[in-house]
Amino acid sequence: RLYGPDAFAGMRKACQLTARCLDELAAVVGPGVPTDVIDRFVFEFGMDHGAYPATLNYRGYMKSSCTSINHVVCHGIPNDKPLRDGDVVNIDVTYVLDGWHGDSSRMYPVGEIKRSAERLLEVTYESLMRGIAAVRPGARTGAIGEAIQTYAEAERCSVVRDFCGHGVGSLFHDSPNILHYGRASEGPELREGMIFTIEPMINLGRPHVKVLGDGWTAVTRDRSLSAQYEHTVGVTATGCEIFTLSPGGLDRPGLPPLQ
Ligand SMILES: CCc1ccsc1-c1ccc(O)c(O)c1
Ligand SMILES: [Mn+2]
Ligand SMILES: [Mn+2]
Repeated sequence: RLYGPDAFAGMRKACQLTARCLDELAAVVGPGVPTDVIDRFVFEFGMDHGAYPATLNYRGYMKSSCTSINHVVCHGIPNDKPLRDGDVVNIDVTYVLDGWHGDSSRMYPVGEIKRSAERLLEVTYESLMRGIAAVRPGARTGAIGEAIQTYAEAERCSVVRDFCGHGVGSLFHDSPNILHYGRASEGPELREGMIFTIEPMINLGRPHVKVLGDGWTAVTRDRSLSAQYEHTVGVTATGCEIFTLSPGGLDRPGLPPLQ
């Protein structure tokens, strides 16, 4: 599906709302805060701005966000357990605003985190940005995966293969699938007007994942630390536009010191 200027304008608004929510969550996250409190903030922030969380009632998922802690790779379900000092948590939000889906996720350190955790967050964000740098008309989707995999593995990390990025816009999930590994010569050709997410999950240990009994929570098989960042991008004539960037650069790890 190819989108035009009006769709890009609608996606900018939905994605910027998601980015603003993720910005404000930095002040909500902390030791002792249950992930259910984060989820309630996401729901209420959406309601206050006329937006609906796309994950609520999606395929039977009953929360407004995903909160994935430490060795949880993705699809962690918010609950009443408090975050602990030293945790790292991915918060994944998708708002639907006027029918447009803004899908993004970031990592949040809880209190003081280990240097190895800090390095994983930096490697994961940089691998997302390397993938984004490969997006331009005429490139194939495989160029995104090759860029991510080359960088992450050069940094002695591994790429999760069980989940991928996806077309997004008037639908939450659409074609094409965006693999976070592979070869530049593979996959469909990118064209101006395509909109999709890139959402690499990077592990300090081995790439293998298993899903817990709740049917959602994906964890690393070796229980190694895992991180994920997700942006929604639109393909432009010269490359791409990142719709879910935070103006203050708050979307990257090691948030800039407050002014
Ligand atoms: C928990 C929401 C959900 C359910 C099945 S897949 C999925 C999901 C979660 C976050 C995403 O970024 C995404 O694209 C899909
Ligand atoms: Mn997401
Ligand atoms: Mn997504």
